[in-house]
Amino acid sequence: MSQFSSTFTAASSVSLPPPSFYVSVSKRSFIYCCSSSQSRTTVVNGKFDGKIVERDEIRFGLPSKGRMAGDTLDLLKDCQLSVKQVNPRQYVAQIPQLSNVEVWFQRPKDIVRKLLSGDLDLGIVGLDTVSEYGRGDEDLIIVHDALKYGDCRLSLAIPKYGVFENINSLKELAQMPRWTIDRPLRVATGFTYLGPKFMQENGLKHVIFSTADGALEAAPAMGIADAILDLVSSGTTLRENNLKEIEGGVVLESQAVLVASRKALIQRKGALDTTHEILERFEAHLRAADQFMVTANMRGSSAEEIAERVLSQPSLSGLQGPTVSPVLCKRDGKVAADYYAIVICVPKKALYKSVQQLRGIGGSGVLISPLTYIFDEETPRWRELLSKLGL
Ligand SMILES: Nc1ncnc2c1ncn2[C@@H]1O[C@H](COP(=O)(O)OP(=O)(O)OP(=O)(O)O)[C@@H](O)[C@H]1O
Ligand SMILES: O=P(O)(O)OC[C@H]1O[C@H](OP(=O)(O)OP(=O)(O)O)[C@H](O)[C@@H]1O
Ligand SMILES: [Mg+2]
Repeated sequence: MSQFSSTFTAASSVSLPPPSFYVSVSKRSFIYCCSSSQSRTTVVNGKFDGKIVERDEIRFGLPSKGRMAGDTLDLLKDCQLSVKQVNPRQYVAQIPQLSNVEVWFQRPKDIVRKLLSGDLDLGIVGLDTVSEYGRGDEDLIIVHDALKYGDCRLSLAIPKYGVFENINSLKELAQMPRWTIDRPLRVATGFTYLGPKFMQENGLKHVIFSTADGALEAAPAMGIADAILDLVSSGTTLRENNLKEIEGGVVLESQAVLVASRKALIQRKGALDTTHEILERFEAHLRAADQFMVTANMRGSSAEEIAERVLSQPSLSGLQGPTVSPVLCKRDGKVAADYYAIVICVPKKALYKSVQQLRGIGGSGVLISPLTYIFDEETPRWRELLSKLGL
């Protein structure tokens, strides 16, 4: 575990990632070089300057390994975008349904770095990774902020024992008189940008950060740190290492997001159309994933009367209201409608309540089917994206 006392103290004006990262470092700026198969781009302060490098394909970065990799491929598959990878060690792949897209498998942090350097155009990573490695860069645009997997939070944790036994909030931690300039609070984290920023924003003055690549939860018991700032999801790792989260200590709630380079969306031919298609597919699938389609028959005198009854029930309003259609049969030689069929979408979590309400207003023969996609006229996220791009 290495310490970066000079660059990572919360009180200092700059906080930079490990120096090995740079070709040259000065207090306020850094330059490093980043190569790609088709270009060599000079990157200043994490950004590439000027126009994008010409190429025909849209490059889409997906996590090459780790917990995001499998779920990302599953999401794409559920959206009928199957990624054709010849073998798991090959880092380039195709999506047959998107002929102008080239998939590149990369580590999540490298996806963000390569979006900034112009070597990727689109990517899927956790919001934590975008926030840490993107550092608020305006070129990064979150196109979809809730892909519904990779849920976790970046949270500060301290030991349950010893001097921390009665400390349960960030405020109490900050007010402990033991933290001084000579003996600051020692925090172990992989989040060397967000960590100092959070401490500074919360007025913790005497803090020093150290970093390591994993198993940070061991640091307090090893005597290396007083606290850790790391991702938490089930809380098991914290619990097993005798650590606890504290009130006010959550830096960020994270899940998988679709992120794009603003420059690519504006300048690269086809990038915006492709992003629109991917966004629509994601939205349609994710909207459908938490809904069921419910059909039922109901006796009544007219479609309007049936609709009145259905709409009087809070769980039965559907997406835009119920579809009501007559069930026509022949009676005394004439075609008549004694029954009406209704079709509505209901949230999965309200399923049983909806069935009870349907029965309560005379519904019978209730059928429930899963939904695959719900395509709306236009998704709000698409309108938001256009407005972020000034289009
Ligand atoms: N415990 C967790 N539960 C749910 N999601 C998590 C959890 N830990 C991490 N994630 C999400 O998955 C992403 C990738 O985490 P993963 O553990 O696969 O890689 P990593 O440890 O960050 O990367 P590397 O192995 O390259 O250092 C994280 O950025 C975060 O968004
Ligand atoms: O709250 P929990 O469900 O216990 O998950 C939290 C743990 O998951 C992540 O580690 P990971 O398993 O990715 O190992 P790593 O330290 O090698 O990254 C994170 O860094 C925590 O250690
Ligand atoms: Mg991990």
